[in-house]
Order: sequence, then structure tokens, then C-alpha cells
Amino acid sequence: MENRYNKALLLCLDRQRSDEDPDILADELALLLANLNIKVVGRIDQKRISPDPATFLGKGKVLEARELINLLGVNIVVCNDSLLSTQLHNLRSLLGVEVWDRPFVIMKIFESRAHSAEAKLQVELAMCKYEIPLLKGLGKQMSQTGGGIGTRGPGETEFERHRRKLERKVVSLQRKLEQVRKRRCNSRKRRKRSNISTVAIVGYTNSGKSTLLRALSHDDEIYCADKLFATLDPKVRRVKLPGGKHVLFADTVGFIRKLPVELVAAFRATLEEVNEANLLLVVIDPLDKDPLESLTVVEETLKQIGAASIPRIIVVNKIDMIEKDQLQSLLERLSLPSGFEAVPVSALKNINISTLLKRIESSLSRIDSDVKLFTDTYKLA
Ligand SMILES: Nc1nc2c(ncn2[C@@H]2O[C@H](COP(=O)(O)OP(=O)(O)OP(=O)(O)O)[C@@H](O)[C@H]2O)c(=O)[nH]1
Ligand SMILES: [Mg+2]
Repeated sequence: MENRYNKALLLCLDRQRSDEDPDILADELALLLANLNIKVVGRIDQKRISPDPATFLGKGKVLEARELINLLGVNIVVCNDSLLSTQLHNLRSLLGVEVWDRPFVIMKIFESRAHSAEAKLQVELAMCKYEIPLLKGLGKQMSQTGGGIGTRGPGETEFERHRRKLERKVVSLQRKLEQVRKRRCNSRKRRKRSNISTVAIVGYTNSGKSTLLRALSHDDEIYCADKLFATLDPKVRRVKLPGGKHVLFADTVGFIRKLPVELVAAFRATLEEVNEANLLLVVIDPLDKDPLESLTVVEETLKQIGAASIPRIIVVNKIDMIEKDQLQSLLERLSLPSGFEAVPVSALKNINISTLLKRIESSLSRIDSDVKLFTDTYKLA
């Protein structure tokens, strides 16, 4: 776990877009950093339509940041958005401390959680893909300014050499991951042949997906924890539904606002499990600052990975933690935009799990009969 840095200053750009609440984004970034044992000690905000191309926030705000860094003993600055290579390196040299952006923070957490060979490969690929564009142009910039960051850094050729090394590594990692994809693809094909339906459990990170898999499968070995991205090696469990039919429940890697594209691409092998599911359980955490906005993020990510058209059941989890009227109002707010009826449960306290199983069973049989109707019509045509 990263502990070289422990006191962070946030640089927050408020683009004033209605779908982005700057406070939610900043609080979430602080939580992400807390998962790396880094404490946020200060925050600088700026309302701007777009970031400053050279320094992310404007020059005045960067000077303000420099003062705060000295005053508060900050050793890392974190921006609440993606940084371009120029912005990253300018900020590092102007502020004199390490600078990260939000995608990098998420990748550092993934890196710290990756234990299996497959998860490690996927995170390594994402890291390389993230680093390459940051190195592009840096060599030129360094040679023009006559050195590296500060006065000592490597010159153009060294950056170029490093970039080429990373590019070769990407090719070799992609080759290895292709083998993983093929293996997973074959096991999915076997499952399909055995005619067993798969239900994927998706949702925001820490919403209780793995706990729900535990409750559905009665397998206490499944790893659950109060931390972001606890699951990077999702498990699949076979469960008997009340009517006697068996299904497979597949846990998945959690989603988050602005999940780095490099990670989505690298975790393709894992995320393909979602694409091929017959039904999705979309888990919502009512303790979230804005559960509906989190649901929108999940829906957008599902679209991004090509799983938007899979039928789904919304599962409002952790109902043991909220009042009845709070739940009622959430259920009402959910039914309108999503058009799906939601099932309230507590995965931890085993509340309403049997109702959920019945709902899953009836949804699957409806899907089966729709597929049959489609196939029969197709055969007749
Ligand atoms: N009170 C309460 N806590 C719950 C419930 N379900 C899950 N939790 C807690 O929420 C935290 C996260 O649970 P996980 O099941 O690991 O969440 P996840 O969605 O798999 O998280 P990631 O794998 O990190 O994306 C744990 O501390 C669980 O004990 C619930 O129904 N009630
Ligand atoms: Mg999990």
C-alpha cells in the first residue's frame, strides 16, 4: 500500500455541468485516497468551462496551491479529473511535489488490490496504457527546456526509450490477456451448451455485490470488505432457485464515476462475463450521497461495455441501515427513470433474499419464453 505520500491537496475543477456535482466528486476522490492511506488536508476549487491547457487550474489558483502546500505540509497534489502530459509536468515543476490525477488514483487502488495473476496482468496493462500518452511529447518538452523536471531529469532519448519499452510490454501483456479471454470464452460456451442461465451482479463499488453473492449462494468464503474495489477477481457460484432450476451468479468488478478507460479496456476479459449474462442484478446502495446518480453511472458503464440491452432487476441493498419512509421515497424515485421495479434487500442481514430469488426466477422464465418466441418466429419466417 502506498504510504510515501500521506497529506494531499485536491485541485478541483468545477465544469458547472449539471450531471457533475463537484462536492460528490471531491468527497469520492477523498474516499479513494483514504483507500490508499492518504488524507486530504486541503482543497482548491475553480469554476471554469474547461481546464487551463497548461496548468489545469488557472495560474492564480496554482500559486494559491503552492502556498497551501507549504502551510499544510502537503506532499501530494491530486486533480479531480484527467491531466494531459503538459499539465502534469508543469504542475509537478511549479508545485515541487508529486501530482496525480483521478484515473491514476483509481489505478493505484486496483494495483494494490490485484492478487491473482489475471488481475495483475490487467492492472499492469492499464498502467502502461495510461503512462504512454503522458510520455509522448514529454521528451520533446524536456529537450526544449534543456533537461528534465526541475533541472536533473532525463533527456528526450531516455523518455523515448522508456516509451518504446512500455509499448513492447503492452503488446506482450495483450497477448497474455488474449489467452485469458479465450479460456473464459470457452468456459462460457460450455455453460451455454449446458443451458444454464447466468445472472451477473453489477453496481457501484462497495454497494454490496459480493455480500449479495454470499447471501444468494450461502458461501461465506466469498471476500467482502468495506473498501473500494475489494473484488478484482470476481467469483461465479451455482445456485438452485426455489423452482428447482440451477443458475450461475457472477460477481463483478465495481463501477465508479469516471472509471478510467484504460481499466475498462484492460478488464475486458472480466467484464465480458457481464455482456453474456441473461439477466443483471443492479445493486444500489441507499447510503450513497446520490443513489440515483450512481445508478446513472452504472447505466453509462453498462452502455460502454455493450451490456445496456440486458434485462435487469434493480436491487436496493442495505435496507437494514435506512428508515422505512426513506426506502419508500427511494423506491418511488427509482421506478420513474429506470422503468424497472426495484427489490429491496439486506444482503448482510439476509432480508428479502427469498423474494429476490423468486423475482429472478420469474424474470428468467419470461426471458426464456421471449427467446423461444423470437426463435420460433425466426424459424417460421
Ligand atoms: N449494513 C449493511 N452492510 C452491507 C450490506 N451489504 C453489504 N454491506 C457492507 O458493505 C461493504 C461492502 O460490501 P461488498 O459486498 O464487499 O461490496 P462490493 O459491491 O462487492 O464492493 P467492491 O467489490 O469493492 O466493488 C461491506 O462492509 C459489507 O459488509 C447490507 O445489506 N447491510
Ligand atoms: Mg465485491
